[in-house]
Amino acid sequence: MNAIEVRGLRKDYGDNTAVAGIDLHVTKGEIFALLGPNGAGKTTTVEILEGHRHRTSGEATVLGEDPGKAGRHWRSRIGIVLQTATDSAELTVAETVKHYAGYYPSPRSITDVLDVCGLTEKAGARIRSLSGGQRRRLDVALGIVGNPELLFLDEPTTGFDPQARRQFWDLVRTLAADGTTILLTTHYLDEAEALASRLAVIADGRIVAEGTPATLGGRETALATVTWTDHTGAHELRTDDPTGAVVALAGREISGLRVHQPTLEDVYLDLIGAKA
Ligand SMILES: Nc1ncnc2c1ncn2[C@@H]1O[C@H](COP(=O)(O)OP(=O)(O)OP(=O)(O)O)[C@@H](O)[C@H]1O
Repeated sequence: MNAIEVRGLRKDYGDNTAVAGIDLHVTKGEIFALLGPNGAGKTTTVEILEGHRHRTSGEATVLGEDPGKAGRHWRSRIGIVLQTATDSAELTVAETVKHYAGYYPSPRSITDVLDVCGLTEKAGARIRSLSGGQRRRLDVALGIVGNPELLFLDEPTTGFDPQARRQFWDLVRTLAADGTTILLTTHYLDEAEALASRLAVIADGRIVAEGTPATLGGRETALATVTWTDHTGAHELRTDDPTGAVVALAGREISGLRVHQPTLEDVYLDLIGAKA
């Protein structure tokens, strides 16, 4: 059963086509990442799926309903992590989470939400005293307090330090392990690789590749590059058998031997470069 199904989705703003007919599906319980350069159409797509924007044409089904027509009950089944969810700087963390819980028919317990978001120690702290990373955790807390089946995370770790990002990834994994389906948009390839079971790359409003982090864009069959230096100079070999190449070099006087398999970032840059 799919949490999200999209066919031929299109959004025009006057003469500008932001989303040019995309197909995708997100299976229940998976973490799906949407990648793409600035202006590719990610936010437009996600906002249509959240029911916040009307599509020009195509079909979209989110948790079994058309997001363009769905009502309050459907809305309570999805969670959206906004960039700046709250401006009540004088409220405490717990007060804010409690306030948002009041909007939902069957919210999670406040204690549980604070715990899973790593905010228990900050329960009594005023929002204005939080660090950027703690603020973002609060944004997530507000996105999940309604106990959503599907969570939208739009560039969740922008501005995080490396440690805060790792902690946030653990939080996302915990939510997914609890059965929450997650649609993540991100500019960070390592984030997509660490979290997503599947991902799609969108460029110029079209999906240019879709797959798992290991297979996207033919990554698993792409050639490796072996580089080394010997007395004649520097060498570079592109090969589908890097192990064989290294074995063949054994016993020779070389230095700086390196084997480079294409990273997700290499594949991604190729994909969007081809569209630029
Ligand atoms: N309200 C709007 N009116 C007109 N054009 C818009 C509107 N919103 C977005 N666009 C255009 O649609 C295209 C896609 O924008 P969108 O925000 O979906 O991209 P994105 O992939 O989310 O980019 P980013 O990574 O920068 O957030 C862009 O060309 C943008 O200028």
